[in-house]
Amino acid sequence: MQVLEETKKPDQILAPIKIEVKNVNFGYGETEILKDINLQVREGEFIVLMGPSGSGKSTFLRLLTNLEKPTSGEILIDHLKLTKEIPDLAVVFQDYSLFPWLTAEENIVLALKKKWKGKKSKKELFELAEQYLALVQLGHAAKKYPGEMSGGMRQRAAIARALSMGADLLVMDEPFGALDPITRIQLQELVLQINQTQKKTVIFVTHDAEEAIMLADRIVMFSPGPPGKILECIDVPFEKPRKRDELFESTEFTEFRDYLLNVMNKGIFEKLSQSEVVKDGGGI
Ligand SMILES: Nc1ncnc2c1ncn2[C@@H]1O[C@H](COP(=O)(O)OP(=O)(O)OP(=O)(O)O)[C@@H](O)[C@H]1O
Repeated sequence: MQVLEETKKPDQILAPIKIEVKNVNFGYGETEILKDINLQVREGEFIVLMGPSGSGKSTFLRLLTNLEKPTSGEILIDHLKLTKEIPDLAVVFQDYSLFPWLTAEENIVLALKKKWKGKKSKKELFELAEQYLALVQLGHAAKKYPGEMSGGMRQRAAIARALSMGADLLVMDEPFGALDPITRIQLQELVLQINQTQKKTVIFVTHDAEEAIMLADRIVMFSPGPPGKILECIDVPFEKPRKRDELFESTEFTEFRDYLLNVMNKGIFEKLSQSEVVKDGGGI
């Protein structure tokens, strides 16, 4: 296993900025949910968001995908302010993001129809859908409905659907949280392969430190909310491609995982001590 001397690989230093989040604040009504969020992501980077429950990771993804608007600050994608006219991203959630009444291929054809807006025939759309299903090794299940597929198969189909939209930004909210360990590892490999071979930028939420270290170029750690803030952006110091067994057995891995968990726990303890201060103050 090789530990990187430099914190960033040369191609990532040179890659253009894909996402720029500037001084973003967000709240629901009076409640602040995200505070002072600043982040730059380069093309092709694999970013993992971690942090305790309620720290605003999903909310941050909702802002990135334009489902919510910042209360203040701005988000630029490809240097353009995020508006409804920038649909060039694809989202995969834990709940598979598929329409249950459509087969795997019909789900993808639906996404393709939206993308190609009548410029491709039905036959061409089905051929394209077949290619995307083959890419995620699901060609054999094209005619299956989501209810007839395993969780791993449904998640593969959801990834194929996201890719078929042509997006170069893949946003994934705990996509493998409900899968068994072996399927989870297989899908981690698939997403790494997509990130590397197709140069997709990936923003991925997980609670699992091992998954984060296996996948990420950089881990963005959120503090407990509300409001959630970015505690630290941490470069993962292991060269890709990472060999899972070798990596997990190394001392460097254990030390890095402990460091990550310490950063998260420190945030939690600080939050707890603040609420103790409030409680004590309230008693005076
Ligand atoms: N629609 C909503 N209205 C009001 N508050 C909300 C809404 N959605 C989320 N919140 C609050 O925003 C905060 C952040 O929630 P969010 O789901 O973004 O956190 P998270 O870090 O993704 O959590 P988890 O890891 O459990 O998924 C929480 O306090 C949550 O209760």
